[in-house]
Order: sequence, then C-alpha cells, then structure tokens
Amino acid sequence: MPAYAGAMPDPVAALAPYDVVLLGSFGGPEAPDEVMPFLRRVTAGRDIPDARLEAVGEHYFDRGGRSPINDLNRDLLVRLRAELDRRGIATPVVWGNRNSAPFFADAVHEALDLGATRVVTVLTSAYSCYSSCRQYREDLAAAVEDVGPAADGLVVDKVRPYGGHPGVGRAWLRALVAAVGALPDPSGARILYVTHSIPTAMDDTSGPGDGEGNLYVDQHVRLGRRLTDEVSSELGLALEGELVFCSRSGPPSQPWLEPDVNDRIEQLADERAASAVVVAPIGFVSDHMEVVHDLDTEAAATARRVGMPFVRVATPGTDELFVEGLVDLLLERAAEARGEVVVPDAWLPGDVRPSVCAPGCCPNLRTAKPALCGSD
Ligand SMILES: CC1=C(CCC(=O)O)c2cc3nc(cc4[nH]c(cc5[nH]c(cc1n2)c(C)c5CCC(=O)O)c(CCC(=O)O)c4C)C(CCC(=O)O)=C3C
Ligand SMILES: [Fe+2]
Repeated sequence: MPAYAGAMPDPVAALAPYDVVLLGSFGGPEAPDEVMPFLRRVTAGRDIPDARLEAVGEHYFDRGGRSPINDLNRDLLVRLRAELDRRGIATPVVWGNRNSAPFFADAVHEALDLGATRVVTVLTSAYSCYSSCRQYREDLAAAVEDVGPAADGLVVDKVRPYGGHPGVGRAWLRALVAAVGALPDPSGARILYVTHSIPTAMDDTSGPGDGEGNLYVDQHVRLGRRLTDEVSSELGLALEGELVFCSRSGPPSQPWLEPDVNDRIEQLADERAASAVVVAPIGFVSDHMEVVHDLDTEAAATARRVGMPFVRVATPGTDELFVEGLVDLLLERAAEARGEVVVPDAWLPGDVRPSVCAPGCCPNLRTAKPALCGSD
C-alpha cells in the first residue's frame, strides 16, 4: 500500500494542490474530411514520405475516416471519473489531445473555466522518448501560450512515465495469461511484445541525457521480461518473449528500431521456431489505429500467409487494474507536489522516472522548444 493512500481527508484535498486533472492524448480524425488535416498536423516539419502519408490515410478511410482513439478516451474518461468518485475524490477531469479536437488549448480553457490554478496531467503515453514524452510537454507549453494572459500563472505538472507501474503491468499480465492459456499448444508459443518503432536516433537520446540513452527500448524490454517470467510461472511454462516494432514511418534511408513485427513473424515461421505468436502491444494503452490496423489487420494477415497461429493480447483499455493504477499515480504525484515523502509504487525496480523531467531529457533533435512539466 503506498504511504499516501491513507491520507485522503476530503474530496478536494486528496489531489491538492491540483484542482484539475488533464487526460492528455494523441488524438485522431473522426470523419473523412479530418483525415488529411490530422495527418498534416502530426507530420508537420517531419521527414515522412508522401507515399507513407497516403497509405496511412487509406487505413483511416477504410474505417470511414474515423480513428477509434477518441472514443476510447471518452470511455477512459468515464472510468477515470468513476474510480475517482469511488475513492471520494471530486477533482474535475478534462481531456485534451495533441493532434485533434479537443486540443490541449481547449482543455486549458476548460480547466481555467473550472477555476484551475494547478493542473496535473496524465498521458495515454506510458514511456520515455521525444515522441512519447517531450513532444507532449512542448505541445502543452504551446497550448498555454496560445490561451494567453488568462493562463498566466497556471501551473501544469505531469505524472511520471508509468510503463513500469503495477497497474499497467498487472493489466497486461492478466490479458497475457488469458491469451496464452487459450492456445492449444502454449508451450511452443513466442511472445512478441510490440511497440511503436521510432528513429534509432530518438531511442539513443531517450532518457535524462546524462549518458543513459536507449531508455525507450530498455523500459519495454524490462517490462517484457517481467511479464514473460510472470506468465510462465503462472501457467507452469518456460515461455520466450522478445521486443519487436510496428508502424515505422520514416524514409528507408533513416534507421528506425527493428525488427518489424511482420518480418519477425515470417522469420519465426521459416525457422519453425514457434508454434504460435502471442502479440502483446505493450507500447500502447488502448486499441487505436496502430493496434487495429498494423497488428490486427496487417500482422494477422502476415501470420495467416505463413501459417503461423496468431493471437493478440488485449490492451489495458479501461481494465480496472489500469484505471486504478492511473488514480494511484495521480495521488502519488499530488503527495509529491505537497512535499510529502513518497515511496513510488513500482513493478520494475529502478524504473521509476522523475515526474519533473530533467533538463534536456528526451530532446527535440530538430528545434529546441519550450516545454512544461520539466526543470528546463
Ligand atoms: C512513440 C509513438 C507513439 C506511442 C506513444 C503515444 O501514444 O504517443 C505513437 C502513438 C500514436 N501515433 C499515432 C498516429 C500517427 N503517428 C505518426 C507518426 C509517428 N509516430 C511516432 C511515434 C509514436 N507514435 C513517430 C516517431 C512518427 C513519425 C513522425 C513524427 O516524428 O512525429 C503518424 C503519421 C503517419 C505515419 O507515419 O504513420 C500518425 C497518423 C496515434 C493515433 C492513432 C489513431 O488514430 O488511433 C498514436 C496513439
Ligand atoms: Fe505515431
């Protein structure tokens, strides 16, 4: 039990000094005419080939131009509210995205209307790297800037990267046990932990910047190892797991993290090295486009083509273990902000990242920009 859990005197004080919670996410289009503006926003100033953008546009158009991500976040908001209420916490929750309405600036307006002076942000992005952390912090800074004088003095903080938190870990474990346990021949299955590929240069610089680097890959590898051990012992098997990547988007000349999930499935089939693949997209917290298209559609088709049995592990989504974990993280962050001694709840020892990002961590390799929630 975390040390702060007993100290919840009244409905507003539990998360004090925070007066509003901000759920921050990536965003996605909700209608065909929003697809291209969304893609242009996401890739502004980046080296993404036109062919890749057209292909990704097709993934959205194939689904009526609507990404699942915003609806998933609407569900998460309802569950988060319910879990806060269950614990007697009345602090309001607002929602904002980096790349689609409601934008971060909309959320800042809403928070100010609610009387916010100090906001605590929890992201749907659980790991450390420029794309998963600093870019959100930069966009928060830009949003507060956009709102202008009304936001003067508003403080915006953030919950630490939480991929190693027991709430997330246990949600994955439960789903993994169910997926592996349902296989006809689980002993020969290979677990493929999947996350979003990023440029190797972005992984090399992920972390606090004092020579650590590769924190993005390391966080996933360590979560995967722990999950493989846990699921093996729970099912009495000696399973093997490894980290693979999806959704590469840069030009072929630019190195991105490999192997790609499809290539690895083909290779395992060629080598007859596995009786099935269990695909666990630990890089994501819900079934958005990367999961439903790149894994459930593409990787599943690759597996069918090479005759490899394929099962995809459920994402945390609105699993109560995950939602409870998010509320625990908010309480932990509030206790830290009050200056209390906090023993962070961690599944992976050594994986507790600071909630106030260090100067220069996970840097923007193009243009340095102002960012909130850090000491730089
Ligand atoms: C690390 C990471 C996460 C996980 C952390 C987090 O969740 O934030 C993530 C999530 C997501 N990425 C998403 C969508 C896209 N990402 C793109 C492009 C890129 N992603 C990158 C990285 C990541 N992305 C990178 C390095 C690029 C290259 C361009 C750039 O350097 O910025 C592009 C452009 C086209 C393409 O190239 O694919 C799209 C459309 C959606 C929404 C899905 C939906 O609609 O349901 C979500 C949740
Ligand atoms: Fe992405």
